Parts: sequence; structure tokens; C-alpha cells
Amino acid sequence: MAETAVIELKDVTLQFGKSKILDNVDFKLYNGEFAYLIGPTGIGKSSFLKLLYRDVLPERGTVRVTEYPVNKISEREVPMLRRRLGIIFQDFQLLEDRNVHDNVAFSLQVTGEKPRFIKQRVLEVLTMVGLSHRRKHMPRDLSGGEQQRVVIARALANEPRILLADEPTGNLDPKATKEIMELLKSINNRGMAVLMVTHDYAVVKKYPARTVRMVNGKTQDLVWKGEKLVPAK
Ligand SMILES: Nc1ncnc2c1ncn2[C@@H]1O[C@H](COP(=O)(O)OP(=O)(O)OP(=O)(O)O)[C@@H](O)[C@H]1O
Repeated sequence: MAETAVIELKDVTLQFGKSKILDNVDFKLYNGEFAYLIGPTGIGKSSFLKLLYRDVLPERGTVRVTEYPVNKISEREVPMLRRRLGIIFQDFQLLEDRNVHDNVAFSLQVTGEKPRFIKQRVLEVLTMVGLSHRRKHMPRDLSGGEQQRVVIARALANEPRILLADEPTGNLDPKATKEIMELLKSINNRGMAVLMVTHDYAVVKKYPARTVRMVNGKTQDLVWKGEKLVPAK
């Protein structure tokens, strides 16, 4: 059976004023795939992710995420599209006045789930990230790595098809980075597609996966050749 793409860009051009972020780009991320998106600061990695959750619209081309033609859907369908995506940022963006349980529960309350289901699902995802014993703690009482794990639990709560992570280890020390990378890999091993923006080549090297670079308005697959990442072809 042919592999199914869960993300597909066709002839996509994205431009801010005079600067072309993407110039006629074709890109696919397959079901269950893990891919890094790398490139120098300001090249447009975060904007690439924003295209996927419809925070920005392309000038030309089509963006598809699972069954949603992202730049063709109505505003009414945007929340449904976003439920297909778990989104993680570098700065944890937890609600500081709610405990761990309530931070995760919040993402289920806004989608209208029933309290009994919420209780069960929150415990499930907190167990998945190894933090069920911390559910009553406030975010400020957790380490950076633990806070990021809560963010991951929150992103998983709605059972997304794809995890988008924008520099998820950017604020973490090496030990916490290892924890988060191992967690993301184990989530991917269970079948979820992951697209992770990073500038940390040590991470890319240590946890090998498909690596895509943004360069001159294009995306380009890279492979390791000795100590260097070089174009795949
Ligand atoms: N909504 C917007 N309107 C206009 N310009 C924007 C918008 N969003 C981003 N930009 C510009 O587009 C460029 C790419 O930004 P983006 O944040 O996507 O890059 P990045 O590769 O993720 O950078 P970094 O690694 O520093 O996070 C930057 O010059 C930025 O200022």
C-alpha cells in the first residue's frame, strides 16, 4: 500500500512583504514519520508550522493536513483542523494559576468533553509522559523538563494525528533535552507523525531522523556524511 502523507504542500509560495519564505515548495510528511525542520534563524521555520495550523495563509499553492485542505477550509472548520495537530512551543505556555491536571484538562474542556472522560484522559496522558504523580503541582514547582512534559501531555490530550514541535528543547539543559527527545521518539514509535523545528544539531545527530533544511525558499532533505549534513541528492 502506498504511504499516506499526513502533511502535503504543493507549489506553495509564502511571502511576507518582499521576503519570500517559501518559493513553490512541494513537501510531504508521511503517516508515522519523524522529521526535523532545520535552518538558520529567520529563514521561516516557525512560519512553515504556522501554515499548517492556518495561522498564516500562502500566496499560492495548496496545504493539506490529514483530510483538511488548510488554505481552502472555512473559518468554522479551523478548530477541527487544529484538533488534528498537537502543538508544542519552546516557551512552555502553561497557565501559571492552574495545577498540572487542570492545565491538561483545559484543552479538553474547550473542546466540550464530559468531566468523566476528561478525568480519565488527563490521567492517561500524564501517565504517558511520566507525570501522573505531579498532577496536583503548580507549573512553577516543576523543572523545565517537567513543564515541557506537561505541555506534551496537553498536546496529546485530544489525540492529534500529528505533533508539531517548535524548538521544544530550546530552553532545556542536556538532561531535560534527553528526556524530551526520548519522550517524542516514544510517542512517534506509537505511530504519531512528528515535525520538529530545531537549531540544535547535537540533537539531530544524537536522535537520527529524516532531516529537512529550509534554504533559499525551498525545502531540502539532508543526510549525514561523516560529521556533516549534506543534501540527500
Ligand atoms: N506574520 C508575519 N508578518 C510579517 N513577517 C513575518 C510574519 N511572521 C514572520 N515574519 C518574518 O518572517 C521571517 C521568518 O520568521 P520565522 O519566525 O518563521 O523564522 P524562523 O526560521 O522560525 O526563525 P527562528 O529560528 O529565529 O525562530 C522573519 O523575518 C520574520 O520576521
